[in-house]
Amino acid sequence: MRGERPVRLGVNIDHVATLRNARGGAHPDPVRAALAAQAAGADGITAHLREDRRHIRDSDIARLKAEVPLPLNFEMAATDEMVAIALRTRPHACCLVPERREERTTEGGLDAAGLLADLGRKVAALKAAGIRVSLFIAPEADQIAAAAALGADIVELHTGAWCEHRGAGADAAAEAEFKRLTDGAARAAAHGLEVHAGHGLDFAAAEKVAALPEIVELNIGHFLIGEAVFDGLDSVVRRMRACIARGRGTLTLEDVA
Ligand SMILES: CC(=O)[C@@H](O)[C@H](O)COP(=O)(O)O
Ligand SMILES: NCC(=O)COP(=O)(O)O
Repeated sequence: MRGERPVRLGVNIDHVATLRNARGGAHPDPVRAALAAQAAGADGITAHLREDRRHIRDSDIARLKAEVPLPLNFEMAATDEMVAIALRTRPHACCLVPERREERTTEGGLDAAGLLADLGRKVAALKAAGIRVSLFIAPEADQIAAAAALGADIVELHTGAWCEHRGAGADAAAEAEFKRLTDGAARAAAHGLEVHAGHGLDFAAAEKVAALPEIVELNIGHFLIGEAVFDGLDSVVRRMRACIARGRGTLTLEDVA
């Protein structure tokens, strides 16, 4: 549709680092992957420095900031350690995510409503340093209101539950979860928050969620890196951009070239 604003694609390169760390060496290099994603049209790079450093390491974050001319979305737990790293690094944005050492991947959204006092101090410190602050939350009214009250710039709506229902063929549950995402996106935009989404998205899911008019950015990693094993990172990033553009109605000849 004419006049629609394109949805940005943030490529999460965590699992390039997972593969690198499998042998304890330096290959494949997450920074090289970020540069390849940029060449394929990615609008930003997302990297999650976990407390246990299971994939992305401190040196990766420093090199991404220094060597990759794309906005860096630094995902982190809301701990004093990570805030200090963020203040030293000064990424384009910090996305505060919940983190439990024993989890396989991010399991839920940040409990912004339950952590207002602690988060308030940290959000203020990050914003004072000129860093945009995103909260990774479930599409729930109280969490969205808390994000706005905290002065966050962005909410990233957790699409994991919806993607799990889709993958399991649980159509009614998937439909109900997508309705939560649809309502959450509208509510967040009404609060003046920039609306992102991510977790578990594949080509079809990204196309569907990109059709929500409030969505400004999608952050996608695990599926893309998995597909890149078969078809190459350049090809899968270009295909994902085309899926997102088709969903938003902003497809151009460049997307299908
Ligand atoms: C917050 C989120 O959904 C992901 O961006 C996060 O990075 C998932 O953690 P892993 O990459 O460790 O699976
Ligand atoms: N915040 C979501 C993200 O960066 C990527 O999540 P996934 O695609 O690796 O599940």
